[in-house]
Amino acid sequence: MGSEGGVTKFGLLLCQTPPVPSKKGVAEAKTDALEAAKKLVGEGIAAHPGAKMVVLPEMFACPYGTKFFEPFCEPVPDAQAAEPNTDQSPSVKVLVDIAKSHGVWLVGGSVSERDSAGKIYNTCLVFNPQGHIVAKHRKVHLFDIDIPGKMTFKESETLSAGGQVTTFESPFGTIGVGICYDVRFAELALSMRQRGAQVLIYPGAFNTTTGPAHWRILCQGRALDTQCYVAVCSPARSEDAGDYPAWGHSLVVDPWGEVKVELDEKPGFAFVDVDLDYLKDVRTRVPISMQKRPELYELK
Ligand SMILES: NC(=O)CCC(=O)C(=O)O
Repeated sequence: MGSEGGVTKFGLLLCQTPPVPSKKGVAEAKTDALEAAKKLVGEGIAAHPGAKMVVLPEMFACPYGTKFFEPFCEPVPDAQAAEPNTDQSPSVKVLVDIAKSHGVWLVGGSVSERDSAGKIYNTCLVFNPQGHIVAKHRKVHLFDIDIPGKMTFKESETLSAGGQVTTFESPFGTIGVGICYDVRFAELALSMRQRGAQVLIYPGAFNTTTGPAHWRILCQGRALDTQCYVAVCSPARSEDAGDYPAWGHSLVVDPWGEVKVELDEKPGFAFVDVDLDYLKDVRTRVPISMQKRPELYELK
C-alpha cells in the first residue's frame, strides 16, 4: 500500500538516547532512562517541528547485556485499537505519553518484554499519535556472535526469538520494522519490501567492534537491496568501559544508498525529510523489483 491523501514527504526524527547506567538499581535506572528519552524527544521535536515519526533505540531503558534483560523486563500489550493498559509496564506508559503529547507516530525502540509464559523478548512497539499500538515486532534474529577478545554476546542465553515479519500502515506509506541484528538479514528486508515497505526502521545497538566495520554498509546494502529508506537508531556510547560499548552513529540512508544524516557516539537527534517521490523515481529508473529471476535463486 502506498501513502494516503497525497502525503509524499514526512519528517523522520531519530533520538539517540544516553546510555542506561548498569550500576544503578533497576527501578532508578529505568526511571532515569525513560525521563531522558522523554526529554530528548521533546528537544528533538522543538528543534524539528516537522517531525511526524520519531524513533528510539534498541533497549533504550535497559542496559544492553544478557544479565539485565530479566530484571528489567515488563509485560507488553499486543497491538490494539484502544489505548493500552500500562499499569504493569512503565516503559509502555512513557511511550504512549510521548506519542500522544507530541501527536507523532512513534517507533518505540525496544523493551525487554516478559510474556505470560515467562519468556523474554526484545520487542519494538509502534504507536500512532493517539497512543494506540499499531505494531509489535519481536526481534527475529538473536544476536549470538563470538569474536574472541573483542565481542562475544549471546542474546539467546536469556531471550527468545520472535516469529513474524513486521510492517505497518501509516499516512506516510508502509513501514517495515526490524531490530538491530535483524538488519544483517537481506531476506527479512526483502520480505518487508514485498509487503509494500518504503521505509525500513531498525532500533539497534551495534558495538565498537562490528559498528565501524558493518553498521553503515549494512544499512546502505539494505537500502540498495530494497530501494527503501533505511533508518537505524542506537543509544549513545557509555563512557564506562564495563558497559556494552554501543556504536551510536544513528543514521538514515536513502533509496539511492546515500547517507542523509549520521550522528557520532554522543546523545543527540537526527532529522531527515523522507521523500517518497524520490523513492518512486529511483524505483522507476532502476526497476530491479520487476527484473528479479526468483526461479533461478529462490532460497530455502
Ligand atoms: N544488538 C544487536 O543486535 C547487536 C548487533 C551487532 O552488533 C552486530 O554486529 O550485528
